[in-house]
Amino acid sequence: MTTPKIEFRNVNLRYFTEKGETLALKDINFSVQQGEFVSIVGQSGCGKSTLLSLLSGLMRPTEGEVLIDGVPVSGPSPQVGFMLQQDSLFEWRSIIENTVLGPEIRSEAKDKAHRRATDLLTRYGLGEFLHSRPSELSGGMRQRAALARTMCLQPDILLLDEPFSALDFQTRLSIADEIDDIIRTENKTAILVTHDIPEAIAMADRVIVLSRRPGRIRSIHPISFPSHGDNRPGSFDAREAEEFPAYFNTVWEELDVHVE
Ligand SMILES: Nc1ncnc2c1ncn2[C@@H]1O[C@H](COP(=O)(O)OP(=O)(O)OP(=O)(O)O)[C@@H](O)[C@H]1O
Repeated sequence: MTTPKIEFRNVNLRYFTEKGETLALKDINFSVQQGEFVSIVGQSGCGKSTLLSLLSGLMRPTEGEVLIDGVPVSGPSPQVGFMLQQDSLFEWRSIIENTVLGPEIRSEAKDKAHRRATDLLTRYGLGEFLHSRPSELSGGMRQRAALARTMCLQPDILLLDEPFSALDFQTRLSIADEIDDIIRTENKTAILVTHDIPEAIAMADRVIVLSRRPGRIRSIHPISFPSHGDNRPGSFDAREAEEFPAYFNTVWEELDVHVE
């Protein structure tokens, strides 16, 4: 059996503050294979961001282990890239200067990083905006630039924490579709945290539903669209697939979002 790209083994995470202790995650067990796209959904406060922090090496589990390629995560790694709700592009740097920021910090050869950044930005439809400032770009273009900046560091795992939630609905749909396509074409392993159930289903190979705090794995749903044949539809077309409403209803019921 191949070693999973990512593995959570019996993970518990407690926060300790002066007000006491909070059990944020309990008995988390799952693994993700290389090239797989997994979405995580759950109510506010159920531990989704905590889970990503554990994977990124910013925090250690209180109990249990988080492994990447079979090795326990012991700190931040260049293997892991982030895409967040806020694109955090620096306004005083052009788009290409923003994109080469990571390689620059790592003291990588400048011309090599510039070639890679130019190639990425061109492929993401920003070839004409290399020397523009972030404020000259639309929200969707900025998110593509933010993805190019992350990809310029050549991570093989991408952690996406509500990356589209600052965008208007139509931009959100098309950017999600484009980014899904890029991640799959480049065979990255991706974990998406989102509150948006259709987005979680449309982009992922599996959807993990977390329970309310302490976050436990309530269920894991493999997602497939046999009505589209052997090829997985893009996230836009997935929303129209005949299998889609049943997935939505199942996840909605499990999320238990009803007002108490
Ligand atoms: N630094 C901290 N100190 C103490 N408690 C924390 C800390 N960070 C998070 N928590 C608590 O841990 C729980 C999980 O938080 P987390 O941010 O991971 O949830 P989330 O599912 O990402 O929430 P949201 O969907 O609202 O972003 C919450 O109840 C939160 O209050």
